[in-house]
This record gives sequence, C-alpha cells and structure tokens, in this order.
Amino acid sequence: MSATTATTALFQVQGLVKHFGALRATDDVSLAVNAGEIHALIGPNGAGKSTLVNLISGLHAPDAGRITLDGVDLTPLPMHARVRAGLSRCFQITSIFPKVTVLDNLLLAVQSSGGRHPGGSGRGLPRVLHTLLADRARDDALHAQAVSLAERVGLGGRLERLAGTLPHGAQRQLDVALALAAEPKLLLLDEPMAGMGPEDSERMTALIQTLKQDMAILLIEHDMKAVFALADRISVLVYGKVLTSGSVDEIRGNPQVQAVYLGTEDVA
Ligand SMILES: Nc1ncnc2c1ncn2[C@@H]1O[C@H](COP(=O)(O)OP(=O)(O)OP(=O)(O)O)[C@@H](O)[C@H]1O
Repeated sequence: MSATTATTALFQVQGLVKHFGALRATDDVSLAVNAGEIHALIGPNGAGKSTLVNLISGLHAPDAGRITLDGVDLTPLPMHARVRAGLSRCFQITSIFPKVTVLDNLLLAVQSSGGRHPGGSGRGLPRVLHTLLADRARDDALHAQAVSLAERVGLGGRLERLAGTLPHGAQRQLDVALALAAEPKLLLLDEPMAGMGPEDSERMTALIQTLKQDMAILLIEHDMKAVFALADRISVLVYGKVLTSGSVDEIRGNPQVQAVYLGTEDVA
C-alpha cells in the first residue's frame, strides 16, 4: 500500500545538512515533490545544487536530515537500493555505453533493472521446454521494453546506431530512457539541457513534459526558458539554503530572486 496521502508529498527532503569542512554546502534544505509534478531547483553557481542532487541520489551522506520517497526512508540506503525504491537519476555526464547500439544500451538497462516478467504458467510442459520458453518469452519482453523506451524518447528510428555516434541531444534523450528503465517514481534530472542548442532544448523540454504524467520530477536546470516552461513549482537555492519556493509567476516576480540572479542569469 502506498504511504502517500493527500497531506504527504510523494518525495520529501527534510532538514538536509551537508558540510564540507567549515562550508555548509547544504543548509537545512527542505522540499517536496508531489506525484505528477515537476519541481525545479535553480540557483547561481556554487549554490549547492549538485551537492543536494548527490545527497538525494546517495553519492554523499548527509550530516543531518531525512529523504523519503513514497513513505520509504531513503536516507540510510545505498544508491542501488534507492533506485530499487523508485529513484532514478540522469547524470550531467551521460551514462551511456558509447560503443554499443542504442538498443543494446536499453537492453542492458532493462535487464539490470529486473525487467517486467511475462505471464504464463507453463504448467504441464517438460521442465527443460518450460525453461526454454520462459527464457524466450523473457528475452522477447525485454526487447519489447527496450524498443518501447527508445520510442518514448524519440529514438525509435535509431535502434541500431552506436550510441556514441548519436548527436549530443540524442545522447541525452538516450540517457533519459536509461533512467526510465527502472520505472522510477521520482526522476532526478540533473541539467538535462546542458550543452544543448535551442532546438535540442525544445525537444528535451517536450520530452520531459510527457514524462510527468507517470512520475514526479525534480529538475535541476540553468536553462530558464525550460524551467519556466516545465515547472509546477520552483525552489531557489542560494548559499546552500532555500531562499524561496513558489509557482513560476511567484518566482519570476520575486525581487529577491531577481537580485540573486542580477548579472548572472536572466529571470525576466
Ligand atoms: N566535494 C567537495 N568538497 C569541498 N567543497 C565542495 C565539494 N563539493 C562542492 N563543494 C562546495 O560546495 C558549494 C556548493 O557546490 P555545488 O557544486 O553543490 O554547487 P552548484 O549549485 O551545483 O554549482 P554549479 O551550478 O556551478 O554546478 C561550493 O562552494 C563548492 O565549492
């Protein structure tokens, strides 16, 4: 049974603290993301966005605070257990295998995330035949899942391309598909538009928009056009603290936020 209720967000970060020596890189950060919502995290360079992402994904251990997903306390769990609990992360640096095809990248991802097993009891068949048929059915199901993921991110026509030969934007789309293989409840997107031109950015924005019906998304992004187009809620991080949280209009019109960004980003 899901522990999510009307009053408890699907994903919650509560009072998170991380020190690097004397520096409080994450300073009592709390935020929540509801199912079907895109929550964007913005902030100037050095504000602590990457540190927060690393705390959430389990790369760093916090000094204080708690992270929960669908009622499960992720805080003590290692990275792989967080993935099993429903948290997937897209990396700033892509995690694809460049020398294998798009399809094989996806097959590896669906295989390592367990894959959905096909039905059918096979009762009454000799054991060897049953095993062979089950293996075949599993392979077919994994293949179908991999193809469906490729189609979902717009790479259905490039299954046989070596991943490393795809243009940058398409590699990022593949990276998203790899994260989707685990069927996450929360998708952590760490600067998905990094290094993209306007056309790729728009394609990625449209893709992310289609994902939110199936999961909660925490989006860390410098591209304000994408953030304003996608976010249901925005939190602004400054010196490790949440300066403010609000809707796109609230954040756009907030003079404190404008002051923080003055000279570094355009929040108009
Ligand atoms: N491993 C580390 N050891 C020491 N200090 C660190 C470490 N990682 C980050 N910091 C410091 O913590 C602060 C927050 O850094 P962080 O990389 O999280 O910011 P950011 O908002 O992601 O910046 P950017 O947008 O430039 O990636 C910075 O002052 C940074 O120098």
